[in-house]
Amino acid sequence: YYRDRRLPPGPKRLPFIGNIHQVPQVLPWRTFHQWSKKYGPIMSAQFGRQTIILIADTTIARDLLDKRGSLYSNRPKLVMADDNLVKGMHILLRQYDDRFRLHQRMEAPVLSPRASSTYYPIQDLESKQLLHELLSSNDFSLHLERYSISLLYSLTYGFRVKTGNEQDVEDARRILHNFTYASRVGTWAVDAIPMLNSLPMFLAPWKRIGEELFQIESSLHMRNMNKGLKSRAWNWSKEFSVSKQGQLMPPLELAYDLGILTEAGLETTSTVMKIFILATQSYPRFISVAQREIDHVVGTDRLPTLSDKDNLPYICAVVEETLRWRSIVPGGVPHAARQEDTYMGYRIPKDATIVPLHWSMSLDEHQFDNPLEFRPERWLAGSDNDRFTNFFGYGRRVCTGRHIARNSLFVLVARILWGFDVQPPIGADGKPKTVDDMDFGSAFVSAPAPFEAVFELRNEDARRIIENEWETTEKNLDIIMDSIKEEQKSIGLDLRG
Ligand code: HEM
Repeated sequence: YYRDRRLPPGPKRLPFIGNIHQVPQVLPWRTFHQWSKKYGPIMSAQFGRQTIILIADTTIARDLLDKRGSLYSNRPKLVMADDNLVKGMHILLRQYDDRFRLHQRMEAPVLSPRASSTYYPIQDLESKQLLHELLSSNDFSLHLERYSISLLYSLTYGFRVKTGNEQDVEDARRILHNFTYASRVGTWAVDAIPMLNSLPMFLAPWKRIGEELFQIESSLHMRNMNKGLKSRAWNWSKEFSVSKQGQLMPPLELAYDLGILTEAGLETTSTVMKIFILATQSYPRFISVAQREIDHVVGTDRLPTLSDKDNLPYICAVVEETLRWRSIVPGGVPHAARQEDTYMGYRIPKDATIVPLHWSMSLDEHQFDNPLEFRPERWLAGSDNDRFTNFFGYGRRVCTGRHIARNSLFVLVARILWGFDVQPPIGADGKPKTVDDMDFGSAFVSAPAPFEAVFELRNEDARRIIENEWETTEKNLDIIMDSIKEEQKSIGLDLRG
């Protein structure tokens, strides 16, 4: 079995399957990390016919995926997920072609840093609800998921998700699960042998599975978009449907674009926040440092807001450290090479899959002293360009929701620490329970295994302010969305809807 010696080094491969048998289904990024100790920061492997280039070093990832971004802006072909489940309509799986750029141009105006800052009134409302919920319930997972989905549903469709137990949340979870299921490497014969997908349905049972899942997802996205179009106030469904680009798309393609934006924002933001709560359990020392800063800058008689950001460097460092400490996509989001390339003397073939190993880069001992420790202070020592900071990906495929996401993370972290001490629960033996901070799932977005935490109010003033803020805040989304539209106009953004 021929191995191209110009490829980066990597483990020995078997005929036909290559290295597939060496990659576990459970936490595969930890195996890749072990490989990098042996083969170095750029490696190659073979999955069937697919050449995989694995990158465990920040500078190499930036050199290829950022600096040579145009060469590395495609995605690997996942036949089951792309052709059968989403029928080419998932932006994350699209190749970097004219159609992708059409979608990018349609989304860019509503996702720019300036537009993202105008969405703060929704983040303000939803985070006030979250604080209010934490007064009487420690079910932080539910409250964080509700926050994330309600923010995106408000922006995209003009309606809120008020309890987190609605059918919409269940549907969104199911769709994410289906996508992860269909994208699993090594599960579908058709991903290894794409030709199989031309078999008729009765000989290709996986196509029926794909078709069923497609029906569920497409009807949800269409239903939601139609609600958005009928909503009284401004929202992204309206904005996209009258845009020049949106007019060139059939309704289902438009509905998928909107639906994927909501999906992309749901699991990501809530998982990062669960990791933050996990850090409060494993490394509680940082809590009092953060609270001292908040008390000094904000005081105890009002909630922190987005405009406090520049004066709360420690809180910003807590956000960075949360993103680093446990990446939500530890196995990276793969890109693909659009052309053959040469780097450090190695050949990178056209169509090779390029995987930036976030797990290895975030936990690199050369970059981060004692990397398994949660220590926000490491981000205060001034800017160090060699450190891993690409939490939102690379080049032309960088996360388009990152400005909205960063604002959410800041407001949520600042407000939770302003109001609460996050404590471990007390076990049957009367001692605080400990949590295993390495116990994570193996899905594409890797979340911590369920754990408990207790949200103890810091003082009675905080209760009074949280209750008062929640009672008096504007909750009518139509009014909020119209005010966002006005704000966008006043800062000179070009609105169409
Ligand atoms: C803290 C939360 C989030 C994190 C850590 C995160 C991270 C990422 C990463 C690592 C990628 C892959 C980039 C690459 O391939 O190089 C990505 C892609 C993407 N993200 Fe996010 N994301 C977050 C929140 C959001 C939100 C709130 C939205 C929507 C408003 C969003 C929309 C997207 C989309 C549409 C893509 C696909 C881009 C493409 O393929 O060109 N993300 N995100």
